[in-house]
Amino acid sequence: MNIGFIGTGNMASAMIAGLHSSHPDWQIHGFNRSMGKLTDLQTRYGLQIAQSLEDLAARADVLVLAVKPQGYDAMLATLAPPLQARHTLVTVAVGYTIARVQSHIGTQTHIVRSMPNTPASVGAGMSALCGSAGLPEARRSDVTAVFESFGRAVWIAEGQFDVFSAIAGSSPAWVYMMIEAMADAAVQNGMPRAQAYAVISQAVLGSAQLVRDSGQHPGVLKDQVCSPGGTTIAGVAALEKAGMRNAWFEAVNATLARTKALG
Ligand SMILES: NC(=O)C1=CN([C@@H]2O[C@H](COP(=O)(O)OP(=O)(O)OC[C@H]3O[C@@H](n4cnc5c(N)ncnc54)[C@H](O)[C@@H]3O)[C@@H](O)[C@H]2O)C=CC1
Ligand SMILES: O=C(O)[C@@H]1CCC=N1
Repeated sequence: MNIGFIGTGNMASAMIAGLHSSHPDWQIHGFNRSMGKLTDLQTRYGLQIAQSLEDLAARADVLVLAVKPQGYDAMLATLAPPLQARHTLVTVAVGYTIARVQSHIGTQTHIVRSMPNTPASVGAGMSALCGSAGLPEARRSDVTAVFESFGRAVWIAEGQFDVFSAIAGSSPAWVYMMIEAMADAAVQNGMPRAQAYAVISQAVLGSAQLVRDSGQHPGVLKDQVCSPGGTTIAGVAALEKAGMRNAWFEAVNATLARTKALG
C-alpha cells in the first residue's frame, strides 16, 4: 500500500502513528506546509517526505487530504492537474461534501469521504467512510484496510457524516475534559494527579468496553452500579442537578451548528 498524506498535523499524525504500528511495511509519504512536523514523523515512523503536492501525487495511490476544511478549496485547485486514474482521494474534513470536492476536480476521480478520530494513534480509532458514486470494490477494500489498521471503521450514508463527526470526531475532546475535571476533584480530595489519571482512564475505558461488548442498555449498566441509598446515586443526583444530560445535547448541537457554518 502506498499512502500519501497532504497535511501532517494532529489528525494525520495520529493516523500515521496507528498505520505504522500495525503495518510497518506500508509506504507512507507526507507533504506539509511546514517542515518541522514532517521531520518529526520521519524520525518516529519512517515517513517519506515529499517536496510538493505534485511529488506526493507521483509517489502514492491513496491520497489522504488532512488539511483544515478552510484550506480545501485552494489545496484541491493545486492537486487537480496531477491527479490520475490510479488515485483514490480520501478526504478528512468536517462538513466538506463529496459533491464539493467534485466541483473542484470533476467526477472522474474516485473519492472516499472519511471522519477518523485521534485515538487512531493507539490503534483505537473510530472512523466513518463513504464513497463517491461507482467506487470500485477494490478501492473500497483498500481504504477499509487503511482505516481498520488503526481502529474500527464503518461505511455510512453521507447524510450521517455531520452527526458522526460530533459523536466520534469531536467527542474525544469532551471525554478528555471529563477525565481532567474528575481528576481535579480527586486531587482536591488528596489523590496525586498522575494516579488519578491512571485510575480514571482505566475506569472510562472499562465502562466503554462494557457498553460496546455486552450490548446492554447504558441505563441498565448504570443501575447496576447504584445501590439503593448508596454513594453512586448521590453522585448521579448531583450530575442531574448540574444539567449533565442537557450539556451533551448542547455540545452536539453546537458542534452541528458550527459544521453548518463552516460548510
Ligand atoms: N484533530 C482532530 O481530532 C480531527 C480532525 N479532523 C479533520 O482533519 C483535518 C485536519 O485537522 P488537524 O489535523 O486537526 O489540523 P492541523 O492544523 O493540526 O493540521 C493541518 C496541517 O496541514 C498543513 N497544511 C495546510 N494547508 C496545506 C497545504 N495546502 N499543503 C500542505 N499542507 C498544508 C498545515 O501546515 C498543518 O500542519 C481537518 O479537516 C479536520 O476537520 C477530523 C477528525 C478529527
Ligand atoms: O474540531 C474540528 O473541527 C475537528 C473536526 C472533528 C474533530 N476535530
